[in-house]
Amino acid sequence: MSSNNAEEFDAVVVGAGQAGPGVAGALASRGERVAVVEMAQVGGTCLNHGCRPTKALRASALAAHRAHRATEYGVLTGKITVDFPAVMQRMHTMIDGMREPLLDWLTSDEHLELIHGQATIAAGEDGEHTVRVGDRELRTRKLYLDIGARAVVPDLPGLDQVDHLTEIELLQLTQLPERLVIIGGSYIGCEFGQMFRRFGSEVTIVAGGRPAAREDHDVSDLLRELLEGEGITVTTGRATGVSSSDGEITVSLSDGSEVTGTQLLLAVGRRPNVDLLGDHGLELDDRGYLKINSRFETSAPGVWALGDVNGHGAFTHTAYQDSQILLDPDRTVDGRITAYAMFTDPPLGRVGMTEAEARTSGRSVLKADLPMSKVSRAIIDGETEGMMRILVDADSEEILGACFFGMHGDDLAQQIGLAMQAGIGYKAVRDALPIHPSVAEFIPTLLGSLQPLE
Ligand SMILES: Cc1cc2nc3c(=O)[nH]c(=O)nc-3n(C[C@H](O)[C@H](O)[C@H](O)COP(=O)(O)OP(=O)(O)OC[C@H]3O[C@@H](n4cnc5c(N)ncnc54)[C@H](O)[C@@H]3O)c2cc1C
Ligand SMILES: NC(=O)c1ccc[n+]([C@@H]2O[C@H](COP(=O)([O-])OP(=O)(O)OC[C@H]3O[C@@H](n4cnc5c(N)ncnc54)[C@H](O)[C@@H]3O)[C@@H](O)[C@H]2O)c1
Repeated sequence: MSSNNAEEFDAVVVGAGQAGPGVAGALASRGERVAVVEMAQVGGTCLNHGCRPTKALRASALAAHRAHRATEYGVLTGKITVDFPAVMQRMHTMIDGMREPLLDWLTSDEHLELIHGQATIAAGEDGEHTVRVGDRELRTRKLYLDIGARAVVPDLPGLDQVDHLTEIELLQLTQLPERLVIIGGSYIGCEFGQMFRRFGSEVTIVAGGRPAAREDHDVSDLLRELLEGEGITVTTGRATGVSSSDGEITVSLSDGSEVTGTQLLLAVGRRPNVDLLGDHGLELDDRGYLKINSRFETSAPGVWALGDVNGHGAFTHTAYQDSQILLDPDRTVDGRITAYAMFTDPPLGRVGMTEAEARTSGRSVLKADLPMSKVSRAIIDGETEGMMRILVDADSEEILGACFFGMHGDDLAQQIGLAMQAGIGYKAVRDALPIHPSVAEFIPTLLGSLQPLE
């Protein structure tokens, strides 16, 4: 229950991640008085310990990798070393430079108040909601929750006795780990694993199955080959226990084997930050995310959930787009086509169905595959690892899905995502004029060689 000391706001936004600031800014520009509550740093996961710092490190890892391959291109270098503190400093400087303008903006608008602290909420059934931050109590009829997710710390025997890192601590390291063990073989595990290997760590990925297990088996196999080709050990066993002695960390695996290292990174998934809201009274879906309708409304009138916490996306682009959809009364989140990429090098860009999903879709499916070794631009650039795949519906000519595991794979998946979202049939994409010699030039080739699924 709220007290008489409660402060009234037209709107309260909890979480200054990818969706919250945009909503707060739009409401403030209409003259509404808005409080933004953030318990950590503005910019959320993406800016502070997610996409952007990891992609800054990826750029350094790529530079190191290219330097090692320079002689293939007729370029001679001296001895190549990675200055890990300088790599980390580059990343921190870049991230600080991106955070500052956001912080300046959130603290300089006369209609916005940025409040630092963890919010707990009581969603009122009468449409009036109470937000508590420290000893302050905020009252509002419009409450926007952009509270994100955090790393799962698994219930592994012995883990509580062993020093371990999530991405947050890993990104604060000042010394390169000698031998890094990563539990989890999905986005975070594979991206960090490849980067740290390229910086010079020995890396073991305990993938708990095949790496990138949501993707088709052959794509997953190619990814594994790529990682192993760079000297990373990839095990498919599940971690069943952890111990440490004299700085040596041992992870026991389901197949009875063990792997050891000097540092341990946990990358076994994310959990929504719903529990941090206290006794909020909002309905959850069966995975524990805040339940929403297609306009992001939760079970309480006047409370909206945006970004990772609503379970309708787990990416920066989905979170940011949530805010854009919310602010446009004519749009809903229904029917959104989500393209995404795993930023290994080369990246694994994806949109829509996998081949496995297409096979069980009940549709008449046409498929085409092309190895990157047949793509002229990839040959020219010496980046022939990977493959392309596209799946279409033979009857409706709809594009069902695509996988671009190869150079520029993220942007290629985006192109197909665009066509899918716009409802453009595959023949129109096939017949569009491509640039030569781009990688995209081979999309028409791919679409010209479709065959029924065997
Ligand atoms: C290592 C890593 C790499 C990633 N790379 C990519 C990538 O390349 N591309 C991509 O699209 N996505 C990537 N992601 C995912 C992306 O970061 C998230 O999907 C995105 O940040 C979600 O945005 P959000 O606004 O929903 O939540 P967040 O960015 O997590 O923001 C939520 C904010 O709410 C605050 N908060 C939570 N609870 C409370 C509370 N009770 N009171 C006050 N404040 C609170 C948090 O402190 C946080 O600042 C990556 C994630 C990780 C961990
Ligand atoms: N490029 C990107 O867009 C990007 C990059 C990084 C993270 N993210 C976001 O972060 C989220 C989380 O990614 P993630 O990689 O942590 O998790 P994930 O949920 O994608 O995958 C979890 C992984 O942990 C493994 N695992 C679970 N328990 C295990 C055990 N006991 N032993 C061994 N392995 C085990 C699973 O097999 C799986 O490989 C993703 O949903 C994604 O949206 C996105």
